Amino acid sequence: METDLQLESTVWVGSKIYRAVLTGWQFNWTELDKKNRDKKTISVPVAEVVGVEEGRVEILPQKLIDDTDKVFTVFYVKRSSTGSSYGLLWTLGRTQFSVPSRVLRDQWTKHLRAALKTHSPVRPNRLLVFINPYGGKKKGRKIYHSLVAPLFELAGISCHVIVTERANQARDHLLKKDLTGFDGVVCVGGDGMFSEILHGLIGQTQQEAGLCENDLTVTLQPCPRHIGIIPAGSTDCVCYATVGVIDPVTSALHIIIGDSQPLDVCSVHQASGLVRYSVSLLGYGFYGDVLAESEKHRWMGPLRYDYSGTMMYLSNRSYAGIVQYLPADPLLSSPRDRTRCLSGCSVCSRSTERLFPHSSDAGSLYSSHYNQFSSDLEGEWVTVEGRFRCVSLTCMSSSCPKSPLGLSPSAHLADGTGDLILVWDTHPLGFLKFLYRHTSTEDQFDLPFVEVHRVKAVRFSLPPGKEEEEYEEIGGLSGGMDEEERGYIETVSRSGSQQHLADRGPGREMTNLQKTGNPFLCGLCCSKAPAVSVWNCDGEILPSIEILSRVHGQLVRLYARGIEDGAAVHCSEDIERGCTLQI
Ligand SMILES: Nc1ncnc2c1ncn2[C@@H]1O[C@H](COP(=O)(O)OP(=O)(O)OP(=O)(O)O)[C@@H](O)[C@H]1O
Ligand SMILES: CCCCCCCCCCCCC/C=C/[C@@H](O)[C@H](CO)NC(=O)CCCCC
Ligand SMILES: [Ca+2]
Repeated sequence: METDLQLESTVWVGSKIYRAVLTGWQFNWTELDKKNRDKKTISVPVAEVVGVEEGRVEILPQKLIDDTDKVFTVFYVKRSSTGSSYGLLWTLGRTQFSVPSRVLRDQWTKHLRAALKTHSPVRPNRLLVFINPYGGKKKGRKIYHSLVAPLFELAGISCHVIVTERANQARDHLLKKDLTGFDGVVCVGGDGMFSEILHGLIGQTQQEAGLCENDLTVTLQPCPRHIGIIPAGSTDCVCYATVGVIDPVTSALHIIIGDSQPLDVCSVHQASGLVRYSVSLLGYGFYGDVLAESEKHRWMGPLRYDYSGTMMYLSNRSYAGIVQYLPADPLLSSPRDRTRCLSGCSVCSRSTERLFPHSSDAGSLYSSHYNQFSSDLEGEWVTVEGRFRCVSLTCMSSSCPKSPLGLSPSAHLADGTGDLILVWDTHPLGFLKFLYRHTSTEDQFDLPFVEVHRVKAVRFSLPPGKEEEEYEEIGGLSGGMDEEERGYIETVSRSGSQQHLADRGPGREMTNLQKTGNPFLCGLCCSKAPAVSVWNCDGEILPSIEILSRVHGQLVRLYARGIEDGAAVHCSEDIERGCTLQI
């Protein structure tokens, strides 16, 4: 049977006989028993077909073609569980179909390809790919060429690949070069590489729209091009929080089928204008200190964060600050509601209608005439002042392998809000408990010294007088220092404020740390600690401490679909159970 996008015939898979049916949206094949009775059906949505090839073809681990003229091979998305409760691993499913004639084989390949064009029109045709050869374990190039490029080739996507030679090359390229003809931009690297693409694309879009990024009150234009992330970094938080797994093949398949996940972005401003954008973590105090410390140990690779986290925990710091925030509408959602933002999230879908009321979707906004000046900054600001272990703002859950539920497990990827987490100064064991809960399912906000607020904007400033202070008395544990050491400590400059006090100074031959060989003692021997921390903005240290940050709902879109709930989606293991399945 044949119509424009429909086809049905008998096929063989191995030695078994099947009835294959293409119905436009769906391609399925049902095993027939000897009496031609239906047994089990395997069903693949056309939107998840990756490619169709004549002959017996293999793609991964390497390409092999045997152009048998009565065989065609269909490649599609196949899901499997990761073993953890959320996030599904996608692999390349492959089935070789034999048919009685070459004519029928050609009909199948023609119809399947036509169905792909008609029912999966959002797929990218041309991509700009940036590879950071030094990200994470320095495997970016290998990951791309061995795992990703063959899949893009199979899917008929043409790629312009740039292996970066310096930091910020990708960002500068996007800001300066004409991107006409590219449907999306892919980065092979970690969160730092993603951040480059984010800055390049947001900047380029505002330039084209004639909007000033430095103006905090301006409604920024959403970026028309999608961003794809092939994870090859140290933390890969954005990938993990939007796909649910860190796996280059899974991410490549999301790109190929043209998945779309909008993402909120925070702009961070200081008095003179825009400083940076952030999606995963804008953190002052502990997370700022960990990042600053880790930069000194880049040679350790991904382990640098564990080392620096331990060091900074042991230095037991807290910082004075004034935090002001603009609460989001509490009727819409709450950071303590114990829900999770999963694929197809209804809170995010409703937000799309709220954020873009005059369009049926965010994608049709690019030439629109919505209000240039946002009302998002209107409302009652709340002010709190005190000493904090850390102040963090995140637009998404920021889950990552270290923290599978993330900094704020109920945060939403695309609801136009961020979660502000305030951890007040507390005793070391209390703070350890808070940190430890990030690694489990226990609620890290259910602690007396922790607050979380769903917000639209946040301002941070130092209490009067603190701007000038470099160090402050922390009292108590400093007994062992002589006058000479104190005098020296008081003269060190703020520029290196992340170093241990007793560990600094020109001409000092041996620091306390080196003398004792014990980093813990060094943390305890100081009578003074830095009065200010730094901001960690998605893994970059900000040049300013007093900042104002605002959430821009759904400013960019990723080739992703949010985290698929493993419990709700059939996995390929289920095939054995013999029912109708979506693979
Ligand atoms: N060719 C290059 N040489 C040096 N630095 C580069 C180069 N290309 C990109 N970078 C910079 O390297 C930084 C880190 O890269 P990336 O994010 O890929 O890896 P990572 O830091 O290991 O991972 P993560 O950000 O997930 O912790 C980025 O901020 C990027 O600007
Ligand atoms: C006792 C066990 C303690 C375990 C504590 C685990 C807490 C984990 C929270 C992780 C939050 C990650 C947020 C994402 C940050 C990224 O934008 C950024 C760039 O990659 N990474 C870092 O700054 C790296 C910062 C790393 C901070 C630890
Ligand atoms: Ca959000």
